[in-house]
Amino acid sequence: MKLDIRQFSSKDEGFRKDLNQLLSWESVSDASVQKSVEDIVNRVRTEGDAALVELTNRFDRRSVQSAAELVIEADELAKAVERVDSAIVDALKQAAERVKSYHERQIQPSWQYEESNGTVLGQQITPLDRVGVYVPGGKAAYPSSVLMNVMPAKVAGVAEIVMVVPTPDNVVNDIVLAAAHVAGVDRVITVGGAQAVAALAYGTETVPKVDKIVGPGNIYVATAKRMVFGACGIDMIAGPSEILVVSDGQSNPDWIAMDLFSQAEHDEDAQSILISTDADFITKVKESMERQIEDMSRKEIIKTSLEGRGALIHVDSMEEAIEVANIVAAEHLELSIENPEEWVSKIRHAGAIFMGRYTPEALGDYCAGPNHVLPTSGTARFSSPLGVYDFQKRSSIIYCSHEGASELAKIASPLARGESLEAHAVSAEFRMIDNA
Ligand SMILES: NC(=O)c1ccc[n+]([C@@H]2O[C@H](COP(=O)([O-])OP(=O)(O)OC[C@H]3O[C@@H](n4cnc5c(N)ncnc54)[C@H](O)[C@@H]3O)[C@@H](O)[C@H]2O)c1
Ligand SMILES: N[C@H](CO)Cc1c[nH]c[nH+]1
Ligand SMILES: [Zn+2]
Repeated sequence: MKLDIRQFSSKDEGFRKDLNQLLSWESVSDASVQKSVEDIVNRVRTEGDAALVELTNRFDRRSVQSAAELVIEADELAKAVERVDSAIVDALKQAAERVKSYHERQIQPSWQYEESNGTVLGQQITPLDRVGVYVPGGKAAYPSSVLMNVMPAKVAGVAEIVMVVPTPDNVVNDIVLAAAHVAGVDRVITVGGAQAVAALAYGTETVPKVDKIVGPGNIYVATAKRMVFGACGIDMIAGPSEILVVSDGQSNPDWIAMDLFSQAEHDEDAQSILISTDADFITKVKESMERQIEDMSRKEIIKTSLEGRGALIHVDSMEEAIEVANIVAAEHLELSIENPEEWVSKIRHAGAIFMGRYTPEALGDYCAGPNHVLPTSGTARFSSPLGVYDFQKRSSIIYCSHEGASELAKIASPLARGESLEAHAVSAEFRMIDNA
């Protein structure tokens, strides 16, 4: 199958402009999506379960009579494990263990220090009380996303985890439920889209209000998450998947072609880019893609994605490749090169960096250990992978000895008076040793 993928060379006139245009794609949060999400969120907020049931029946083509039918309790999740192929259950358990072990290294302890006058300052870390995990389920089921969202919450010590997942046409995916059991979810509610986000943010008779909603989803989910932020926390707005492969031309072209496919197959809007210092290698990868796509079950999605947002870029040097990679700030960056450790410190913006020829992004999606919920659309410039820190919050701790209070009041008092806030000044001055 011929693939009409954009090809650039850094020598081309207007290369930077073309590159910026390639990256300037924005999710279609158009007015109609915005309006319908607003209506859905408002309805769930005011009508509760009744709206949740009606919207779920409409958007997921179901026919439930009451919200109670949407709930799957923990004992039912355990039964799902028995219905799943034991090889898959084993793989889920191994993946969960690896993700847990990686995230345990992210735990941030509380800390404090004491000054010479006895004043103690510190930071106390507490887990969130109740979290809502959105697991996408409209077009495909994602058991791996259950693990990636739930394991860091468990490691952080979140007391209650409510998972939502749509079950279109009433089809429940047992692997998703088994993953929820393996990860330790307390309760699953089979709702999706903006109505699920609104139910978690505001609470209904059946869905408990949560402190934070995490997890990826389509444009309706992302728009709803933006809208409810403030009523509860959110992790990030994760858009369509992206992969950027930097190659020195020495890898197997078939492997690189498949790595590019691996993200293209997620979504028509996914982005796959190859940058190489070797023009002949780029040609070989393109030929391999045209050959291998014939055998792909999701070939139509792959083709649309590659022809819409894919690109093959020839650069003059590794320095230039790294410079372009930093502009792209991809969700996933593969350094398919001989000495990745020599270049990795020059990468300033990427959600996850996959080092060397034997580290395909797909291993990170399932089981390497790091999280697969990552910043997309260039947001790796300022945000990080989902992690334990997303499920913890910090409180400052301040204990003043009498002597310490006296010393601090000498600083605070003039500053308070400078702000014309007399009560602040006097409150501090009361604690001064001379005034006691
Ligand atoms: N970044 C990650 O880690 C990651 C992981 C897995 C999936 N994903 C992405 O998540 C997305 C999942 O999308 P999806 O659609 O398959 O599932 P989804 O669960 O996000 O959305 C399905 C829901 O969308 C709502 N919806 C659909 N059409 C609607 C309409 N016209 N009006 C109002 N609501 C409507 C319905 O309520 C439905 O339940 C994909 O883009 C996929 O690539 C990302
Ligand atoms: N690559 C996706 C995140 O960008 C996650 C995923 C789930 N399953 C397979 N892949
Ligand atoms: Zn993936």
